[in-house]
Amino acid sequence: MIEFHHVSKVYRGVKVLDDVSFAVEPGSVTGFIGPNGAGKSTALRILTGLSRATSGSATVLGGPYAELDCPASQVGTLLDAGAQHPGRTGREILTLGAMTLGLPRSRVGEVLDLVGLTARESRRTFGGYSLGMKQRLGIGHALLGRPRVLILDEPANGLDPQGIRWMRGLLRDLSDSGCAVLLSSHLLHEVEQVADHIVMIGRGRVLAQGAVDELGQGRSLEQTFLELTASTDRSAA
Ligand SMILES: Nc1ncnc2c1ncn2[C@@H]1O[C@H](COP(=O)(O)OP(=O)(O)OP(=O)(O)O)[C@@H](O)[C@H]1O
Repeated sequence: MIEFHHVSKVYRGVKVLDDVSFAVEPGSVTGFIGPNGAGKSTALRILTGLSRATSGSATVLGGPYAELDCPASQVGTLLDAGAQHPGRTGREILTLGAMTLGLPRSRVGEVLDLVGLTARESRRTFGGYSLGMKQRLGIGHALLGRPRVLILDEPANGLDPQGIRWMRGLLRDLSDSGCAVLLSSHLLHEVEQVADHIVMIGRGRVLAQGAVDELGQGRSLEQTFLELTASTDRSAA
């Protein structure tokens, strides 16, 4: 459903993605992890057509994201939870999204329930939302069109422990219903709890990938991560 095929990206002579290849299958959650500056957001921006690969290709549902018909009803994205107008209420933001997709207004109430925002919170303006509320709204926005593919960049940032548990359950339910989820995160423990597969990158290169229970061969994901990324640590540069 998602495929990176030998993707490289060069910014001003610096290679920030180097021959990245991996796939995300339906009915699975893939955790995309790596240190700060490893290239996770760049990869997700290329996947969603916001940036261009220097070479290679990233496709979703068999083609480039930019060529999908009605993309939001096929692929839900949350790349920056803060990217909404601060003067709009949460409900207005979802209503605009629903109208754009030609969905009934009743979908807004369903999504608010799904992401645990109360009616009162939905009437508050986005500028006054906490980071956790912004993340919930952003996840709701991504889910409006009941997409088969979900691409989330650091969705757990700012969520409290209840929020993290809620998100874990939500992502599991979505993957159980056949959705393909690609999730970038720094929260290794959370990724370990929710992901079936892991793709680990460091300095733009895939360092390891595989099933979460096979990757570390008995070690925790954190131990494996620290070991594999030690040589790509920016402080070692
Ligand atoms: N528009 C840009 N112009 C130049 N360099 C960029 C640009 N965007 C990202 N980079 C560089 O690309 C590298 C990868 O950045 P990216 O944001 O993809 O990493 P990340 O893994 O998402 O990091 P973090 O976990 O800190 O969010 C970094 O060295 C960053 O400085």
